[in-house]
Amino acid sequence: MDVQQVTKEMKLEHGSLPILKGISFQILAGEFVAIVGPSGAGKSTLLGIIAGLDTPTTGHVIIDGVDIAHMSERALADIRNRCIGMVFQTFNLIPTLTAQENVEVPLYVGKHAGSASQRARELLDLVGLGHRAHHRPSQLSGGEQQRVAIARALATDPAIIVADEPTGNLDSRNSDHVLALIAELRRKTGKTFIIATHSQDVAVRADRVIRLVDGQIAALDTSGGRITQ
Ligand SMILES: Nc1ncnc2c1ncn2[C@@H]1O[C@H](COP(=O)(O)OP(=O)(O)OP(=O)(O)O)[C@@H](O)[C@H]1O
Repeated sequence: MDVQQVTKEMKLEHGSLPILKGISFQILAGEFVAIVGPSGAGKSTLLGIIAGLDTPTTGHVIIDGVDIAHMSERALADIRNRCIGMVFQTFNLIPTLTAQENVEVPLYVGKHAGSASQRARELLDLVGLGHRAHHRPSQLSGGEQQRVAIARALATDPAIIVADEPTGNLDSRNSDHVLALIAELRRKTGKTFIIATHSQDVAVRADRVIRLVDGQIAALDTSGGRITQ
């Protein structure tokens, strides 16, 4: 993934507010990159753009040789479905569906549609929740819900997983479970993980830390080092 000179301005009633001020970096296939920085630095905004949920004001986001920055909504939806899995701080599971049905949702369109049920079951097994397949989100712990959300993100076999504060709503034990799962998935699948976080525990596991301050990159730490806020 190649992020080139990305800016984002939010239109306000009078004028506009610069949120991202010219962000450029590359992420290699299979890398685990943590995006850190103080609250309001622009991490979620950047992740939304990388994940194709939002578009930059200017600049480019190249995934697999294709610039997703200024695509039609339809083309973007297709890229999101095929190339990118998204995990959120608040899990964002559908409360009326079981764990298994939540994982099946992205599979209802596309090449996996015929085998959605079996694939969802395999993914729940992969995240250690096969025995919870028929539970609804309210019957699962926070850590279990996040594991279901990770299984859902993996459903269409995307090359890139983008996660916004995936451990932000979890206590330290559940957070440890989710981080161990991410490490295991990296090993088993070779997928790229891009994770925005305030957590030192997440950042120290990353291959690389990108630190955002006030909409700009403050430092690139190639050692997978500590957050120095
Ligand atoms: N829709 C919007 N309209 C106006 N300003 C916005 C909008 N969305 C975000 N902002 C502002 O953009 C800045 C960056 O927000 P963002 O959520 O990307 O930061 P963050 O680094 O993810 O913060 P946190 O760590 O608290 O989640 C903040 O100052 C925020 O108030």
